[in-house]
Amino acid sequence: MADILKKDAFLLPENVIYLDGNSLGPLPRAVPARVQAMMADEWGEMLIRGWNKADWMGQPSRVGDMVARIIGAPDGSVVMGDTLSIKVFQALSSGLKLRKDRRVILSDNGNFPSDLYMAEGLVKLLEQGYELRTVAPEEVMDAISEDIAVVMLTEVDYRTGRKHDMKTVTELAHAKGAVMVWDLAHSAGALPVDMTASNAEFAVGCTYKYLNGGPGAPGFIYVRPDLADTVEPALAGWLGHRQPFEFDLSYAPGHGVERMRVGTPPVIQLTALEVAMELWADVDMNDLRAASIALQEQFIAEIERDVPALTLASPRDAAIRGSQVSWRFEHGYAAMQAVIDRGVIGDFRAPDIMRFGFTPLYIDSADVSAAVRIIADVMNNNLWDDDAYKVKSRVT
Ligand SMILES: Cc1ncc(COP(=O)(O)O)c(C=O)c1O
Ligand SMILES: Nc1c(O)cccc1C(=O)C[C@H](N)C(=O)O
Repeated sequence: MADILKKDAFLLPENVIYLDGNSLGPLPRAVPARVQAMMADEWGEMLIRGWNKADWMGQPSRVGDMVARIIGAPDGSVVMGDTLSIKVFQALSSGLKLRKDRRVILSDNGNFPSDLYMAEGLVKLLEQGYELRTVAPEEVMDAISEDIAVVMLTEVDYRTGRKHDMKTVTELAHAKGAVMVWDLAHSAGALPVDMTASNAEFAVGCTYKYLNGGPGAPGFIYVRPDLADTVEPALAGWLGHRQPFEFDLSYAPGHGVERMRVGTPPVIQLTALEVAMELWADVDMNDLRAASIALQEQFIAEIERDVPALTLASPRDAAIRGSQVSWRFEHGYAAMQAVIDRGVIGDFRAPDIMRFGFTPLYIDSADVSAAVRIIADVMNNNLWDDDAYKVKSRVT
């Protein structure tokens, strides 16, 4: 198997095995100095001139091209900005406008709540019989009927890691006349994605997980190139205008995917992401996937051998699993806090999921075995059974 490990490229704390890069990626070693230099040389020296001289204005598209390469999309089809939740709203609203004769958004009840909240909010705003319909992930294919305007799914379920087949679902959605929106939050940088081959109209995602852009790193949106000059953005901000610096009083959409920009880009955060994205230049996503699966299979085998209290919540078949492995345990919150206190960082998702992410750029087989030893110690010796681990915060 190709060696794609580049641990030295990350600043990871001593004595920590980080299995939560599926929620917040670690700090790439090159980022602090480059962000510092950007602040001193660009913001500090150029002041307002940085928008032109340092091309801050072009950064959402420039970094968008770097993300496009990770998700199998052509240059010019992805733009950065805002939070993922906002990008979901944009893709959904533009998707609905492509199917004005239909009123139903279809999603699944494994989707991340914010995606569903965005759809709920949009449906309430539009009234006129609009509806959000959710079904179990296994029932999505049967539920794609001819009244669906937009199918909106997250490819990899944030809790279980269950993975939809992007190509098959999109083909069916199109056969039934629906528009397809994919949320790639748990896919971009985690597994190979081929937006072009999928033929989906829209995709959105975030960059603070597997792409290591840091907390608050901006989201992205992809629009299929043949639609990019016709889709109607519902959030019509000035930087999505065709000529923002003409300051026209009415909106005219910008060229291509640029129309999905809204307001001022987060330049410092985009700089951190731009540096972090350099790590992907030599990564073959198929090699990354093979390495991720090998780590996950090792983890499942060792946990099942050594930790009888945990029940696998992720699909056993690696082909339909993303890059995480989740376990059910009734006292999962307390157990996860005890595991974290001993240096293995995963996270907990209500009601009972202990979740571990696998990121082969900085996690290797020895880390997996060392993590299993700590998890086994906590679980088999009931080290979690302690008043110190009452639910306080649910972030991890
Ligand atoms: C699938 C999915 N969608 C949406 C979100 C929300 O993203 P944001 O907080 O950047 O809006 C997340 C993670 O937080 C997510 O995992
Ligand atoms: N975006 C997050 C945040 O701002 C704080 C804490 C966690 C997150 C997350 O990304 C959660 C993540 N989407 C999840 O899969 O649970």
